[in-house]
Amino acid sequence: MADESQKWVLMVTAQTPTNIAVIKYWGKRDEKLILPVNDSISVTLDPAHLCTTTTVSVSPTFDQDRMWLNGEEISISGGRFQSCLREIRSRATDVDDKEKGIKITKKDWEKLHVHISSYNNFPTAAGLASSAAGFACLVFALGKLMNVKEDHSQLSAIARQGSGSACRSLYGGFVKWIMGKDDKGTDSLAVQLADEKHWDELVIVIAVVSSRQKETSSTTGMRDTVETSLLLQHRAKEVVPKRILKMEEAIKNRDFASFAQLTCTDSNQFHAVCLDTCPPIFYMNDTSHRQAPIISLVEKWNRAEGTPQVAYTFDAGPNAVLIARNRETAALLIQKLLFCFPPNSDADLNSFVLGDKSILKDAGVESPEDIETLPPPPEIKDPSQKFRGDVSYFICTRPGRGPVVLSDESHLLNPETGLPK
Ligand SMILES: Nc1ncnc2c1ncn2[C@@H]1O[C@H](COP(=O)(O)OP(=O)(O)OP(=O)(O)O)[C@@H](O)[C@H]1O
Ligand SMILES: C[C@@](O)(CCOP(=O)(O)OP(=O)(O)O)CC(=O)O
Repeated sequence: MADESQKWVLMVTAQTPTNIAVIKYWGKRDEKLILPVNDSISVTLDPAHLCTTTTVSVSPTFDQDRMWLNGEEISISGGRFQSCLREIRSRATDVDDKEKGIKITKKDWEKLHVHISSYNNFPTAAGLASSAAGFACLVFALGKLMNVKEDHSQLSAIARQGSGSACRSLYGGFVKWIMGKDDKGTDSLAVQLADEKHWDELVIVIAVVSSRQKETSSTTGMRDTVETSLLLQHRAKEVVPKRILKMEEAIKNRDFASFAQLTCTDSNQFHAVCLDTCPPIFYMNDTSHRQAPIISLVEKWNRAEGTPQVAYTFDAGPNAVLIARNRETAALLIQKLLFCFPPNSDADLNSFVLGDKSILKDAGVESPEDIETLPPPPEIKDPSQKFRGDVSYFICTRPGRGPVVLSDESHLLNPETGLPK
């Protein structure tokens, strides 16, 4: 190893997407290893709009492992961070950076400490899968720093131990988390079903109804469900295995009708098992104002068209994720959503619709005044009833790529000191 007196700092910065499950993971058969009770399938969201950026660094001058999240130092003594660090360290190999004159052997990694800085470009712990992007990015970046030779699937089995849904963020496009059979979890990992280009017509609109941290975390919620819900057992054994096969077919054939039907039904069943939990968990707890009108609008619209135009899915929080079959439909969807959920009068459009704003242009909405002149959607009963201000903002996005390494300019840590910039 380089002489301890040397002051070098070596670092890697990576960017990793979040994902939204269309067949949900809910329930663990092993809490520590994070082994699920069923397979799940997700769509990776474009990191241009929602992503985690993480810099990991190593130096002989660091005396302990430290991490900063969104600029604040956080403790990484918890089991999940420690599992990821331990698993990655045990797979570290020799590093020989000729340019910087740094040599690290496999053995050195056991003694060296790391500094980590991570930034989510969206609210943390608000039901937008920050833990998924976060742990995937941590494991991916550490794997690069430590010259780990494992492929993305093997890395996904490590990220899984940080947060289950994180394993699916190791790939872009459409991803399956195979639950596996092994008690040690070696075969519980993610595989890519198709990349993001396979079905690039899809447009995803997220209605963020609250950025407040949620009341029941996914981890505690699913623990209670496993302990108390009989419906979950039926779901895991009888329902999901068949749905997974159908969803794989739907994705392979770009069959939107089947994709949408499976996505909506599975989201609804996930919330049904939450309700079947003792005490019941209400993630869609604001039914009169936000989730119910969105579900009813989509259901009525799909029925009127005779074939699904849009799919909806809700995770462990009240945010709605809507998947439109193509850009044309997405423009109509945005018109309908803006009519029902206009911004407060002082909001500017730029901060009300985030992500791919070109959809707004397609929808003919270029100013807040345009929202006021939108025609009432035929699906709603009472056009005078609007839910102004109930949606904090919308994010327009699409299926996106998997993790990438970023250039040196993106480092979140000072290259000389290894401390946050
Ligand atoms: N960038 C990050 N790097 C590492 N860990 C992160 C990062 N962002 C979030 N986390 C971890 O994830 C936790 C938040 O996870 P939680 O499951 O509560 O919310 P969420 O993932 O945003 O929502 P959900 O899982 O319901 O979609 C944080 O407390 C932190 O431990
Ligand atoms: C509803 C979900 O989003 C649940 C995600 O749960 P987490 O992956 O956040 O839970 P832990 O494994 O305990 O960290 C559905 C899904 O993403 O499949």
